[in-house]
Amino acid sequence: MRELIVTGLSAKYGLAVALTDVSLAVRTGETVGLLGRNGAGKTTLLKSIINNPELSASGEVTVDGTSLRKVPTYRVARRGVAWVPDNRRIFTALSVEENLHIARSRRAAPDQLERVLASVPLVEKLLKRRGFELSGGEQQAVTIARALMSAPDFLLLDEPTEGLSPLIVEQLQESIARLPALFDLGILVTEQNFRFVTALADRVHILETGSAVWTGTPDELVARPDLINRHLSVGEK
Ligand SMILES: Nc1ncnc2c1ncn2[C@@H]1O[C@H](COP(=O)(O)OP(=O)(O)OP(=O)(O)O)[C@@H](O)[C@H]1O
Repeated sequence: MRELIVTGLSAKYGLAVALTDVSLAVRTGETVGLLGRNGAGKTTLLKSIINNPELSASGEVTVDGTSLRKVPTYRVARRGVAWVPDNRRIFTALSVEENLHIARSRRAAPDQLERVLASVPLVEKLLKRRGFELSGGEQQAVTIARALMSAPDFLLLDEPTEGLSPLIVEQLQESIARLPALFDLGILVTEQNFRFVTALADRVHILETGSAVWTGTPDELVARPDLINRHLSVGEK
């Protein structure tokens, strides 16, 4: 088992504080959800973990006890932490196959592509299509498949359901649910979609204005409508 541990993480954009003293842990084989309203700091937390240069962060992030704090963003993937940003940045002029090929890392197994295609089934029939020809749901599936090509131990998924129809969200949920066991990886997923996160996660954290205000299991959260009302907007439930 490997462990990604975030301790006392705070972050600022210039002088604007966006995250204050957040701590959490993700182990391989499990999924941890981060819920919160728009602007709660979910994306900032993921960006801080990968040392995104847009912000200045303090606190500690370790993988199996080794700090990531001084690792440049482009090298974090080599430490086994893959970021899937919320805007699905695939290379639109390239085919899906090329997008996957580019992301392959030295960590990848010889049969990584076959394993990835087996785990995100939608992607196999898209291999020859170009990025700009894909729907939002197809792009999201390709973005996740691309991250898996680097054979990560941890996948940071930023609002994967954003802008997707309920049917596509359901398919995405089925694919993501299989990943921790198939690849022995840990997932940290941010969402506004309460149902999606409570269906997938082993533990949930709620962020509010940059601070973690509640942590518990999905069952505990479902039993607390007061928390849901206080910290999540109507559309998020
Ligand atoms: N590049 C940036 N420069 C300055 N402030 C930023 C920047 N990105 C985010 N912020 C601010 O940081 C705070 C946290 O934003 P963040 O994007 O992390 O929230 P979020 O929970 O991911 O919200 P959303 O669901 O809208 O993506 C907000 O107040 C936001 O306005």
